[in-house]
Amino acid sequence: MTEKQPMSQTELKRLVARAALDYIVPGEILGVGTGSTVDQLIDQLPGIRERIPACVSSSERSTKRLEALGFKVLDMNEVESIGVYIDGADEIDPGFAMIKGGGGALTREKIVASISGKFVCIADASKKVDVLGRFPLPVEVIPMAAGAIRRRLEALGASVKLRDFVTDNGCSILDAAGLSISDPKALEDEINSWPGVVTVGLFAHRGADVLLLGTSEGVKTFRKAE
Ligand SMILES: O=C[C@H](O)[C@H](O)[C@H](O)COP(=O)(O)O
Repeated sequence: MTEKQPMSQTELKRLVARAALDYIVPGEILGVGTGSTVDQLIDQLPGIRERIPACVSSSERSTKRLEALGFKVLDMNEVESIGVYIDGADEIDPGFAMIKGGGGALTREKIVASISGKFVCIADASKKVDVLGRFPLPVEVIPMAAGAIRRRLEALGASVKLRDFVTDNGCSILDAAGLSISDPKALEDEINSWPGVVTVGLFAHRGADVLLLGTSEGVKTFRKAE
């Protein structure tokens, strides 16, 4: 008898992306996030093309992918609200707060999430944690403020690296490792209050509503308690 092979991370991502298709409301504008898990989602959207009149996207990368597949991507300024936003995460805690921005799209992701009725997070099982902070926390900053913000993050106990990357907004990213984030909302508020911070990649005030987690036993669905 041949033993069942464990699913690869890519297969888990494809699986949760497929499960997310059920959350797309026919005829509504779809919010599309960024990252390797969302790439799996985008690749499956042509199969339900007739349900999606248009999208808004959280990055140039996703916009290009969507347009290449023939989807209309609207300018965010033309859109007041959307029903569903589907995006990945770098970490998600039991309260559905997330660290995002490993792919550098945190600011636009937060903007799209802020106008969405439902945030559906798609992630493989490795992303579910008890306490946020194993993944370095991305902070998008105005380039001339990078030094000042680095020092403030270090004062919180983080070890900080400037990412070799320019965001879609022309800004820089600092990755702050070593923070154990017991109060994600308070840290989100604090870092966002520092001059020169564009966005911190903590999604605590606007966390996920539904988590679709890809595990070797299949997709597990978690809903945020009301
Ligand atoms: O900036 C990128 C986003 O926040 C992604 O959602 C996050 O990094 C997860 O990406 P992936 O699906 O590639 O693990």
